[in-house]
Amino acid sequence: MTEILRVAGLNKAFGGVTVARDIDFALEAGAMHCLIGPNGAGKSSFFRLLLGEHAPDSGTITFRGEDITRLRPFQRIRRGMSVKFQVPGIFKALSVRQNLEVAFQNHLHGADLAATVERVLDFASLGDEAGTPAGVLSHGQQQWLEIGMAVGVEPQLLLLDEPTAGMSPDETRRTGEMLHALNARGITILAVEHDMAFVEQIAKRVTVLHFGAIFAEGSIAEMIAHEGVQRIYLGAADE
Ligand SMILES: Nc1ncnc2c1ncn2[C@@H]1O[C@H](COP(=O)(O)OP(=O)(O)OP(=O)(O)O)[C@@H](O)[C@H]1O
Repeated sequence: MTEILRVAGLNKAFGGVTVARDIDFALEAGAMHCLIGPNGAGKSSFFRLLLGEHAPDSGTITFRGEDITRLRPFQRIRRGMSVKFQVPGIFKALSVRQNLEVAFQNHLHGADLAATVERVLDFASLGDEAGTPAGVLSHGQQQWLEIGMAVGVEPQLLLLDEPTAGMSPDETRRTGEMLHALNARGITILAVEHDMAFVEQIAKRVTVLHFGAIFAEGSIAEMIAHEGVQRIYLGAADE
């Protein structure tokens, strides 16, 4: 397998708060991988470092064989990285179709743009809502619209920050199916997730972050059985 992403010795602090501590991390092309960890562990900050929204204090990020550590976010996106953050990035007053057009218009034009919008509407099960203002969609549909906005230009690597937050069990399951469909098209997926049933549905391997550092990494079964992971994260709900 080819490596799509490698992070080596990544450090970042904001004043006294260390959000990334000596992170070494690698991802195989074609993987579906989850990042888990307690609130404030640094999961979102790690995504912002990968995307280039934060500059690391030290360390390197290699994406598809190229050192991208000093590249700006738009340069990383051009090279095939895409991200859906937790904070909604949709325009609520615009229709679903207009949101997709706005998301893709820097990359696609004319017939290509129209065809991609139709393909994403279909993929995200939003065909019937194309003319609906995005703000009146259900919470789950808004999340799917955002995933659609993130994958329209066929990224190599999709970063998802808590894609199922606030979803019903049925919406969560359908989101898992959507991600499997994207993965089958060759898109590597790295997702931050709290819902362990969803993690089991989509990922073979899991990395646990704690206080900005990698605490453990392995299969889901290994992480569930891991005493330390139980203590810092999985058991927390029972305390
Ligand atoms: N720009 C910033 N300036 C100062 N502190 C920050 C900044 N960004 C994040 N932090 C702090 O860094 C720590 C890690 O935050 P981060 O959002 O990355 O954690 P997280 O694992 O994604 O948490 P959650 O699961 O709650 O979303 C937190 O203590 C947060 O308050």
